[in-house]
Amino acid sequence: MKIFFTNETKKLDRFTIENEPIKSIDLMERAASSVTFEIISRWKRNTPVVVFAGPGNNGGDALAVSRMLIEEGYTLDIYLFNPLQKLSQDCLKNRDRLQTIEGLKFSKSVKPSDSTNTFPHNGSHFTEITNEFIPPTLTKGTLVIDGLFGSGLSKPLSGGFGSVVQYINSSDATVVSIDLPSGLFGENNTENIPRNIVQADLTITFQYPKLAFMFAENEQFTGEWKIVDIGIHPDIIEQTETKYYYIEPDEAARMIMKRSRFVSKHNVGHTLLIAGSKGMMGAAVLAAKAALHTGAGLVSVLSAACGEKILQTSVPEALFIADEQDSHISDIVLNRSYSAIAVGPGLGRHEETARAFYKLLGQIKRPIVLDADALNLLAGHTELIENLPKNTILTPHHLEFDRLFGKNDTSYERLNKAREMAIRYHIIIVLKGANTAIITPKGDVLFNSSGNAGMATAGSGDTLTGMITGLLAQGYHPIPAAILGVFLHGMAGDLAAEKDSQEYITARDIISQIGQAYKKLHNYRV
Ligand SMILES: NC(=O)C1=CN([C@@H]2O[C@H](COP(=O)(O)OP(=O)(O)OC[C@H]3O[C@@H](n4cnc5c(N)ncnc54)[C@H](OP(=O)(O)O)[C@@H]3O)[C@@H](O)[C@H]2O)[C@@H](O)CC1
Ligand SMILES: Nc1ncnc2c1ncn2[C@@H]1O[C@H](COP(=O)(O)OP(=O)(O)O)[C@@H](O)[C@H]1O
Ligand SMILES: [K+]
Repeated sequence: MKIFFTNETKKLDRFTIENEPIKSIDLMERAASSVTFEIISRWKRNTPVVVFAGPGNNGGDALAVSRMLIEEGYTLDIYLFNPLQKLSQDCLKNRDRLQTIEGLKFSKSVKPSDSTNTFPHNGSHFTEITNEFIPPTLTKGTLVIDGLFGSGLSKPLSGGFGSVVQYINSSDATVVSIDLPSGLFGENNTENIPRNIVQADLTITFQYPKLAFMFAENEQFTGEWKIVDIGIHPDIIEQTETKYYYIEPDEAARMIMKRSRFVSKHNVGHTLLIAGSKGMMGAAVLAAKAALHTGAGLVSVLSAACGEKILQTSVPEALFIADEQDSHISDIVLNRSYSAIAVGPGLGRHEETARAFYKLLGQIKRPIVLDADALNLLAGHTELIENLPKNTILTPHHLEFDRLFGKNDTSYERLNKAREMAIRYHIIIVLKGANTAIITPKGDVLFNSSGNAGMATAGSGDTLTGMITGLLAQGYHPIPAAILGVFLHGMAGDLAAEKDSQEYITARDIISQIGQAYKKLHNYRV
């Protein structure tokens, strides 16, 4: 699924209006009915609803939703903010449509005598604010619908609008934002004013997720977010270029390569994992198991001698190459050719290991996977990045990324840096976290849609490294190997969390669900 910038919204909108064709007001009606449907399915009809509508089309949506909810039997207190006495055409139309509702009480501005503005018990109420605003009481049971601003936000909120947002945020009400939490820019919020951004519990967003939703620091604003399809024309989606994508299950499913009936373990790849050291052998065990369960034909683990028994007992399917040293890797000799190589899980940073690793980098001709301590060692010699084979996959989490490429203050900044580095060095960067971003050497960014917070558990990253390497070994090109590996890993984590719970799961539970994850993806193809 493509992620567009919010400044493209008008273009997508216009094309749909002209080519479907559909009247602009009807497109708004369609968007509003999707929002209404979502609200009805979650909140009972006796929930008191307070609506904050702005002067643009986001406000128009909110007014259309208001009308639909009143027709469904909800009681609403609606505030339309119109300080400049200028409403968008469709907002105006929806204000007029609201006026046709029988029994809805209208007032132009809050009367000063109304200073204890409590919820209307006898039917719904609409107030258009042109100057003075006396806020309604928002209690724990109140549902606030935030339709102040959406994709048309042109500067950070301030003044009166800032105060309204702060008032909403300081209440105990549950907040649903339409399209975007008001005050949040769809992309870059580096210069924004956080206290003037609505903190929603749920954001119902139109057509595609916004880039800002992918960043950890914006979770406080978006809350849970849900995409609703409002029927933007498929041709304009196809024609409009973007660098940002959100990976959906059917797209991941299409990447799975069919196995020939005549396949042998030698042509589904021999994986070499250079991993493990004294005290961290589990990382090698997890990566080896993950590679095998992802479909690698053969897996060898080159590791510190102390790991031999551990590995051979816990993963009898894997071969073991013991280093001369008991506690760490001191030399890496490739005495045969491997289909895919990964370095890093549990590697440690012993001086001799570092030396062996740097030497290996000088010999490697094909893309490899670098994770964990391999990345930390690379951070000590960043000049070596230049010579990494094209399409080499780096799998850093945020801290490892910053160690390698310098500190970043925001996720937005880090993502831009990652794009710059992936392009400059022709590498693939898998920036791990919730919504892991896979960044290609062309600078395309693919955000993962699977996975859950239960996966923030020791060894979960080692598992991912094993999976991506296992795919590479089977002949997947590095880009689909990274995408499919990340998606499958997240889906296995989701299945594990569904079976038990996010708190319970460990890396082993993720591995145990790889099979079910494959099965689920295979089902998307039929
Ligand atoms: N195709 C789609 O996806 C569809 C989108 N739809 C909906 O339309 C929404 C976008 O509507 P929109 O373009 O009218 O913009 P919106 O966010 O309502 O705000 C614009 C108004 O706010 C003002 N303003 C801006 N910043 C401000 C500030 N800091 N402080 C004060 N004022 C500020 C701005 O003034 P201006 O900057 O022009 O001076 C203008 O008056 C979108 O999010 C979705 O909900 C659906 O209906 C159907 C299909
Ligand atoms: N909150 C989260 N939501 C989804 N996935 C997560 C979350 N936190 C971590 N993960 C995933 O779990 C893995 C953790 O990797 P990493 O930090 O390297 O762990 P380790 O080094 O312990 O193996 C990554 O694939 C990451 O995307
Ligand atoms: K909004």
